Amino acid sequence: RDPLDDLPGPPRLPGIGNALEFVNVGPDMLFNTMLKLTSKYGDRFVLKMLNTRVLHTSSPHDVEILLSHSRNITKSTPYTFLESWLGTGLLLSSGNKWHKRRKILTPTFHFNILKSFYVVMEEKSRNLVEVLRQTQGRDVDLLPVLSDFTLYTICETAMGTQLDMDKSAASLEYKNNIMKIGNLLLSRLTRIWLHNDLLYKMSPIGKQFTKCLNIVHSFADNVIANRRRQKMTSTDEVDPEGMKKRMAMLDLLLEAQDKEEIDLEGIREEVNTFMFEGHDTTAIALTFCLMLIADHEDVQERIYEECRQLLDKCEGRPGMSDFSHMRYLDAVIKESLRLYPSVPFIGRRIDEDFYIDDLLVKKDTQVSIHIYSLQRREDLYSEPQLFRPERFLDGEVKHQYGFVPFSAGPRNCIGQRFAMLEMKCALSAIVKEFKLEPRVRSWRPGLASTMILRPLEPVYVRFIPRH
Ligand code: HEM
Repeated sequence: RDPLDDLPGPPRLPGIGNALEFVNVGPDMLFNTMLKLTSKYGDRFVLKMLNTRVLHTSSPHDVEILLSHSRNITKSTPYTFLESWLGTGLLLSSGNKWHKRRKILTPTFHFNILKSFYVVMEEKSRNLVEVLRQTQGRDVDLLPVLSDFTLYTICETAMGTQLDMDKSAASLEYKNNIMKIGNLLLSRLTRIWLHNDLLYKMSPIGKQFTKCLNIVHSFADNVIANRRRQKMTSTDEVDPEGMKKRMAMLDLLLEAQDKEEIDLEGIREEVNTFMFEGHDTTAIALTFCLMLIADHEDVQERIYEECRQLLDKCEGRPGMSDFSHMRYLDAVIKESLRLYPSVPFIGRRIDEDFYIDDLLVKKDTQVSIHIYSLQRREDLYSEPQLFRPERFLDGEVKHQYGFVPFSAGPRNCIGQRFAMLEMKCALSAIVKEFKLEPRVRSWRPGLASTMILRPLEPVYVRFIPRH
């Protein structure tokens, strides 16, 4: 008998457990069903899918034990849908492979390298401000504009490729297909019959996915080959086009290849992994953050004042380390990630029996950590549904595992510092130039979750130039 069977959860049918409840459930219904189950059964409940038990938890205590465990680091089943795209790169790998890759990639986010990434972020933020200026105070659908911004930023920092400047057909095709892949993955996740690999491959969605994948993979392969050629022919700090050379993550991977720490297939996996993880998550986070800032004039003015003071201090050109003085902006981003964590659920497969206090969780159980519900707990946050950045300044946030938008423990987000810097860079550039207005005050979109939290309707904000 499995001790998880004593935990609360909806009634099960013999043999199939709760599987039928999720047939044909779309991403919006799935998200809301999970919230309802949490409010009905509490912060620990169990669903049984055929033979597999899935322990769902939004308890900070459970989350601490699960995320700080050094060996139970394998991802759960839904992640496997990403494998044909990302291979077993850092996000999806486990065991020794994951340890080795994490060791190679961690220095990529070292302060000095982040500094050269910051140059890119600054430039892309300036371009973003120009795009917003051209909208002349009209309603802007945030997500597509911000997805472009984060895609261009990650493409240049990860691959050293300027997707926004490169107007070639191949580059446009790459951008469009990255966007399409996201949508096709979403369609698969929500159609349970397409979870079967064979049925999926034969379906129109599966065929389209393979086509997109070939385009994206061959673009990434070309970039890798070009960068390798460039590296072999140029030894100085200036590339053949005469531009000041910027260190890309790919350069560090190529160096690791020279030391035989990673092979070409490995580089490809990581480039694709970072292109995915490094763009969608941040675009969604910026969308919700701008929505909240636009809706809270007082917050907006406080950020503006903080930006102005900083700009006075550094004569108009803030460097990377100046952002550490923007404590209020930092609190605003955190509060927005608390309410709208880009990754609302994290999944794990338990590799070896282990205990949460006296509860035995057996090998092969799957675990789903509900970050969204955890971060809105009434016992952790006063009036948890309210947007109140001050709570990150006045010591209200106490439980280390009550706020985990970037996960925590050994498998936390490797791009956390990158993402925070990119968001601060973009938000300060925007608030400095514009007053933000919501299309409808106090409006909030419905939410859905695929692997990533999504607004069900477009989020519109108006950008009114301050000068
Ligand atoms: C606001 C933006 C972001 C949020 C909220 C976020 C959140 C997360 C979370 C929750 C995880 C853990 C996923 C899991 O355990 O299944 C994760 C992992 C990861 N993130 Fe991020 N992320 C963000 C931005 C980025 C960026 C910009 C990059 C790359 C530059 C990145 C690269 C990764 C990678 C490679 C992993 C896998 C790490 C590993 O398993 O060792 N993320 N992220």
